[in-house]
Amino acid sequence: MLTLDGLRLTQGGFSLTADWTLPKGARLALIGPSGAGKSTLLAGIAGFLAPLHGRVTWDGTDLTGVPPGKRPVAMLFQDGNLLPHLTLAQNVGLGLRPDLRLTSDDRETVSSALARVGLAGLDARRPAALSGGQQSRAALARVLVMRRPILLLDEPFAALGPALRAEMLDLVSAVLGETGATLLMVTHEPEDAARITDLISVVASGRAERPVPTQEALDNPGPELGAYLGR
Ligand SMILES: Nc1ncnc2c1ncn2[C@@H]1O[C@H](COP(=O)(O)OP(=O)(O)OP(=O)(O)O)[C@@H](O)[C@H]1O
Repeated sequence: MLTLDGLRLTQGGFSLTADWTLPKGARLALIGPSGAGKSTLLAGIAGFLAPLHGRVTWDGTDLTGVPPGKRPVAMLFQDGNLLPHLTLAQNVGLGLRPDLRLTSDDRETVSSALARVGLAGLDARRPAALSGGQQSRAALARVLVMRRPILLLDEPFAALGPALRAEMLDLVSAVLGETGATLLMVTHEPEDAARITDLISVVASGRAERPVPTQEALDNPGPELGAYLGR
């Protein structure tokens, strides 16, 4: 269970509050206007931003003071998920050992993760020799080998076309089905939320609202979500 306990995050003059709990294995979409604080919330959970008030807990353990690399969290960003000078195997291997001193078991794990995301045999390629969709798959493979119970996605597939994005979301969904990880995904697309999440938190007016069931929220949006959706 992920708990945002009286959380207040600030960046410059901006402030965001959140005070709710997400059950283990839940799949949450964070949706709301640009600049509303969706990335700020992920940064607070990932440990890149210390709260002004409140705390983040996972299964009752207070994560305050726990550095990002030691949190039960893996995160994918919109860009910059892969290092251009490293091969795919090395990029994925970073998820296991940041110093890349991989054992033969580690290399085996990396190869199976690449195969799991449909990139079997491309271990030695560099990111520049891959399509955008393949790069997204490789980034997902790194998250897979990290085996963290919380997955944070900050619009990682926004640069892909609709068909490819749907394919990646389905792959994420399948992976979550296998690992049981809890998902928080920033998206601007209601159809992406409907595709793989069961809950939505609307982020607007300085607040990440308590999660509500995705379909219900999209069918009967409150004023903030309605305004965002243009209804
Ligand atoms: N490093 C920073 N210093 C000061 N203010 C910041 C910083 N980073 C973000 N902000 C401000 O915090 C607010 C929330 O930004 P954030 O990136 O979390 O929004 P968002 O909902 O993710 O937006 P988008 O959908 O456009 O990605 C914005 O007003 C932004 O200008």
